[in-house]
Amino acid sequence: MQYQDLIDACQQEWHTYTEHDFVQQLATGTLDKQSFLHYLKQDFLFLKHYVRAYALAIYKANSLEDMRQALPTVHALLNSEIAHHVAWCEQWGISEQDMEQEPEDFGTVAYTRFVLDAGMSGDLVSLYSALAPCSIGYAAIGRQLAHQSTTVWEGNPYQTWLKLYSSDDFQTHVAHGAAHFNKLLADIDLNSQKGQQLIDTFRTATRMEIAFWQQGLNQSGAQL
Ligand SMILES: Cc1ncc(CO)c(N)n1
Repeated sequence: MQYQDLIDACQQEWHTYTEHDFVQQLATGTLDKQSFLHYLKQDFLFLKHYVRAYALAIYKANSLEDMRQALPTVHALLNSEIAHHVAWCEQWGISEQDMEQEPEDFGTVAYTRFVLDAGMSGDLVSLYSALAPCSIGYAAIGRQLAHQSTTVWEGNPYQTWLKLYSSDDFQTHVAHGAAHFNKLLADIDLNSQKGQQLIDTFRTATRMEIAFWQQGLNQSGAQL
């Protein structure tokens, strides 16, 4: 099987995730600022656990090749993606230390611990099945927003977010990881018990992504 089989197996959830209102409002710049801020603070906390999950991928790897695959992602998360979130929040007077102290919302706890458990109780390919909706999904969203005519760049307060996820750097990085994931999946039959387990993990993570957007959107109208 290939990662596209996982997407095909949960088309409906994938569509709801990648076309979510949160994403569309972000692209037009109409998203409530409090929604975005809540999302970004929670995503900062999410990404900390996400780094832990990629570190776990090194631990779970059997070959040097698999170990080397995970390392650049650990680096990119710490120095590029998390750095973006910190820089964006700084314009609002929120420091990295403030972000570290932010309480984790329920959706953040659920999603991050689900991913870590998939890795701890399972093997490397199970872990990557829980991680794949994050990387492959955001790359798909970034690409889509960069090409759709309704996306507003000029004066959009979320322009740096749009640039980050549509950037060649992010796109190439994810494509590289996805090709490696495909290699791990190649020996697994879609209809085997393992194949069905991976679909289950991928679907749950995709549902968690939908809940993560919704968690941000639910803050609309809250006081700054
Ligand atoms: C919730 C979530 N999923 C995926 C990504 C992409 O890394 C992110 N930053 N946050």
